[in-house]
Amino acid sequence: MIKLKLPHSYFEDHGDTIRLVWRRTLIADYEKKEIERAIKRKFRMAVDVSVQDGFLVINTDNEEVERFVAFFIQNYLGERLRNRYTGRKILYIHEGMGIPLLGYNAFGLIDRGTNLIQVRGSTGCNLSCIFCSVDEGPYSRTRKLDFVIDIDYLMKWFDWVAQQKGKGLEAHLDAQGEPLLYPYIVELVQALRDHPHVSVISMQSNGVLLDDKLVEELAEAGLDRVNLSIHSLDPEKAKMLMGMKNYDLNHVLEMAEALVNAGIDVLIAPVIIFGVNDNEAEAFIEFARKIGAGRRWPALGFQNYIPYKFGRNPVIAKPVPFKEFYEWLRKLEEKTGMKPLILKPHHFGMHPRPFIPLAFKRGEVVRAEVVLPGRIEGEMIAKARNRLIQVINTDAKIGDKIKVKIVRTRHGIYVGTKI
Ligand SMILES: C[S@@+](CC[C@H](N)C(=O)[O-])C[C@H]1O[C@@H](n2cnc3c(N)ncnc32)[C@H](O)[C@@H]1O
Ligand code: SF4
Repeated sequence: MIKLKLPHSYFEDHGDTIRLVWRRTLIADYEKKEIERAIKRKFRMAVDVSVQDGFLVINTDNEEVERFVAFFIQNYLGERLRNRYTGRKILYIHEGMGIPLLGYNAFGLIDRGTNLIQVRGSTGCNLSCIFCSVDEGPYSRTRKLDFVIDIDYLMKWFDWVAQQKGKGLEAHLDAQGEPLLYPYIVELVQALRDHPHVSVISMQSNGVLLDDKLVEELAEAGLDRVNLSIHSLDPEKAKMLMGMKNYDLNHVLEMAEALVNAGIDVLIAPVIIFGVNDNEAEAFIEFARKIGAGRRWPALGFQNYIPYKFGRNPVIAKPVPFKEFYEWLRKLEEKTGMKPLILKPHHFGMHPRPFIPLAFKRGEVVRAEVVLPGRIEGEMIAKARNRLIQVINTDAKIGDKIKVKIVRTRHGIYVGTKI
């Protein structure tokens, strides 16, 4: 009997299909019959394959079969990769593809002219919050594809950016989705910790995928703070807001405490929808106090709900002007004594730093090559001058050389249209 396991992965039995789950997020499906057939063709022997305790079990003692099956599975991995949480196909971006990691807001790096650099290793989310600004998660109606960036390649670009931005950087792990889906999240924190220009490593997360082991690993790797998205302390309301029947609020609250106990600071970051959860503000503050959140940075980061063009904008959510929102926060500070609730960049040690120079001007027409499909219908991603450009409303194909008019350049994120 052969029992096969590949590094960082395990197998699951799905009837006629065997699923490889690799580093929590990546999955690939194989028909049992296709593995059996491949063995039969190669070794002229009939075998049965099955799954037991995460191992792929083959009823033979021939070790060459084991090596062959391991090779077979890995050989077909790339073209079958899907995201375990969204079910979407994954495009794995590595150095050999020559894809720049600046210019596009769904992955890579974003420099908004401060000492904070956003680091986005993957797309996709395990939840489907009803107000999500990027319409993410398994119930997304607009996102068609996920990306995962190879960690060495991501760090190569980070290093290039960091050399220009100087020392004392905050690396902020966030995503159009959930950063904990990134298959190399612990290794990424470690690599950033080892970078001489990085002072602080923070993450924006919904916390669901944390467990005691992962919290320990992240603490050991050097994560400093998690901005934790908790939108209600009522389990049923939280399920409704997170858009998932199985959202386990209690688990997330326990993990918030586990993070603090492991030495990772926590900032509780509820999105406030007036008429829905504004009445919980004091309970959030009490919870933050109870677990000891906010040791080095503010304990709470209330966020005002904003409707987004490509987000989910539920009818129950009525936007409130920021003036009113800040007035509400000011009164809350007064009433509870919890300060600061009105957050300023200096509370996080953030300060302006020169931008990495823009590669394009607004209105400029550039020749670009289409290199990747976009995440939503009608969007493609092109490259020029070692930057990515999100090309909207286009029917261009990969490999096309096109002329693009740059229509947006904000914070080094480039959006263009084909002309
Ligand atoms: C898009 S999420 C990505 C990170 C992670 N999935 C999370 O939820 O923490 C980033 C932050 O934006 C918040 N957010 C999402 N949609 C929003 C909206 N429409 N208005 C204001 N904040 C929003 C989330 O709650 C989260 O704190
Ligand atoms: S807000 Fe965050 S957790 Fe919620 S669906 Fe969007 S990306 Fe996921």
